[in-house]
Order: sequence, then C-alpha cells, then structure tokens
Amino acid sequence: MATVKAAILGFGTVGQGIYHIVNERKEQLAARTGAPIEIAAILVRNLDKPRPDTPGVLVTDRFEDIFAVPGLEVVFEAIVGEEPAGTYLEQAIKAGCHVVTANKVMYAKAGSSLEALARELGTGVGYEATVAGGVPVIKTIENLNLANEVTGIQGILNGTSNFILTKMRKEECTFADALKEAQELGYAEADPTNDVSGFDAFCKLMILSGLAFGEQPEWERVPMDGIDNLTLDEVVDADRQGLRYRHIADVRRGEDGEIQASVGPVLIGPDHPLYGIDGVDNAVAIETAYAGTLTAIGPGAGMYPTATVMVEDAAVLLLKHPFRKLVTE
Ligand SMILES: NC(=O)C1=CN([C@@H]2O[C@H](COP(=O)(O)OP(=O)(O)OC[C@H]3O[C@@H](n4cnc5c(N)ncnc54)[C@H](OP(=O)(O)O)[C@@H]3O)[C@@H](O)[C@H]2O)C=CC1
Ligand SMILES: N[C@@H](CC=O)C(=O)O
Repeated sequence: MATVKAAILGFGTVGQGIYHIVNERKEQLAARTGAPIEIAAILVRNLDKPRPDTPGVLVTDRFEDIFAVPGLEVVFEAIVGEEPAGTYLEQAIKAGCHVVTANKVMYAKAGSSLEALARELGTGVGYEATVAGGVPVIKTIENLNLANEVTGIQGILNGTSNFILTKMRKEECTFADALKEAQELGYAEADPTNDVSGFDAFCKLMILSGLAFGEQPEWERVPMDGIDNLTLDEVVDADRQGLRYRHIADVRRGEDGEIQASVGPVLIGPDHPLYGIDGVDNAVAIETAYAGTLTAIGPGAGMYPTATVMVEDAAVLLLKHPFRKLVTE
C-alpha cells in the first residue's frame, strides 16, 4: 500500500507522543488524508538512552540518515532550542518536505523565514504546538484574521508555571517540589529555566504577535519576568485575601501603532477571566473587532495534547498539498 513517509526529530515526551498517535490512528489518518502515515526514521542525540521499541524504524543520531529515507514527505520536529533545529527544518523544506514543529524557542526567531521558504518551494509548515500545547490557538487566529481582526491577546502560556503556582496555592507545596512534579509529568522542559524565567511564554507571545499583527515588538523592549522570584508565603498570603498570582502574557497594538507586550506574574482577583485557570491548563483570550473576546482553554503541555495537534497539522498539510511522494512498497 502507498504510504506517506515521515520522520521524527527528537524522541522525548513529544516525539514519543507523535509516534504513538500516528500508529494508534493509522486507519483514521488514512481515511481522512488518503494514505497512511508511516514513521520511517527517528533522530535522537544519544543512541544509548533506553527508549520504547519502534520496530522497523530507523533510529539514528545522524541527521543525514533522515534524508536517506526514500520519498520522505513530512518531518516532525520535537527537539530543544534554536539550533540545530532551525537548520534541520530549513534543510527539510529545501528537500521538499512539510515540516511540523513544537519548538517555540526556534520558531519565535526562525518562523517567518521558514514559512517564506516553504511558500516559495510549495511545501507547508505546521506550528500549532508551539503555543499553548493542545489548545488550537494558531488555527483560530489564522481564521479570525481572514475577515475579523485580532486587536489584543492575553493569556497564560506556560503550563509549568501555572501548574507550580496552583500547587503552591492549593497544597502549600514548595516551588522546588512542584517543579519536580511538573518535570516528572513531562510538562517542564528538561532544563526548566525557560519555563520559570518567563522566556518560554515570551517566545510563545512573539509567535502570536507575528501571526496576529504581522510583526513582533523589539524583543529587548518587552518587559519579561518569571515566577521564579515568587515565594510560597506570597502565593499563600494572596490566596487568603482572595487573590491569585497568574503568569500572564499580553500583546496588543497601541494607539501609536507600536506593538505593546509584556510577560510576568500578575496578582488578580475573582473578576479577572484568568482567575479560575488552574493546573497545567493554558488560556488564551483573543480580543477581536467583531466578535468580542474569545477564550480558548485547555492543557498547555504534556505528551498527548502536544503531539495530537502536531499530527493534526501534518494531516492538514497533506490535505492542502497534493501528495507528491507517496511510496509504494
Ligand atoms: N513537553 C511538552 O509538553 C511540550 C514541549 N514542547 C516543545 O517540544 C520540544 C520537545 O520537547 P520534549 O519532548 O518535552 O523534550 P524532551 O527533552 O523530552 O525530548 C527532546 C528530544 O530531542 C532530542 N534532541 C535534543 N537535541 C537534539 C539534537 N541536537 N539532535 C538530535 N536530537 C536532539 C533528545 O534526544 P536524547 O533523547 O537522545 O537526549 C530528546 O529525544 C521542545 O522544543 C519543547 O519546548 C512544546 C509543547 C509542549
Ligand atoms: N514547558 C512548556 C511546554 C509546552 O510548551 C510549558 O510548560 O508550557
């Protein structure tokens, strides 16, 4: 049977989720897109790490091996950091592949050039998973900007920070214990600095700004703070007064036409729309010209919520672009 050949770059929390969903949903994907997707190759950094079995799949630590797969059509990217991820995706697009990524640190910087390259070469880029995990905020904003207009976005964009703040408030758990649990659950990055310093939410906000307003503010001018300076006493005291700390990212075009953005913890009361968002959930409130404020809420991190939107992205790209490389064995 003819199949769409795909590769996964990175086989940690997200990469493994993609592998499971593509296999568990093989028939459904084939029925919807016209051909089954087959994971043909997986790129990792350390071949000696114990991993789940992936029978018949090439597992390699050499990026060149990925392109040796005949008829490779989709590259899922779930590795960490700006490079080599950006270069890998550029090469994948140049090789005629659709690319789907969850890597917001890379995409906040390289997204617009990757999209331009893909447009020029007739392939597609999917990046729903770069912002708010399983919450379909990218598709929503893309659609809204066709006829409506997004005027502002405010949200909780880091699942780990929200999870930690919730555990501190509800269980009087220490920051360190809550972070450890977020790592065990696959929410936090392997190096959680970006989660707790605010940089992860910042990168997501920059991606949203580019999508909603066609530009990002100058990065150095955006005030950015994380939850790493909040103490357990501050969180618990606030709760006793009926207030909650939320890590909030906000972007909008100011009256002077400039993009205004900020990222940091904010103390809010029960009348604030983000007051009730607990645990690993993210919430994105999108202010629009014609439909008021639309708020999407759901899991902002984790294996399956993230992987499922990546597989959806791939299916959408395969539907949009006629199959060019179906491989029959
Ligand atoms: N976890 C989550 O909930 C979410 C994560 N993301 C993003 O998805 C990406 C993956 O996250 P996650 O799965 O949690 O991360 P993990 O740390 O669990 O996995 C990362 C994987 O990438 C591999 N890797 C890292 N660097 C390289 C490299 N240079 N070459 C080849 N392989 C490499 C690692 O290999 P090895 O195993 O050999 O070390 C590992 O398999 C990140 O960009 C993250 O920000 C986005 C949304 C949610
Ligand atoms: N570490 C991130 C994962 C998803 O982007 C988070 O906690 O939000």
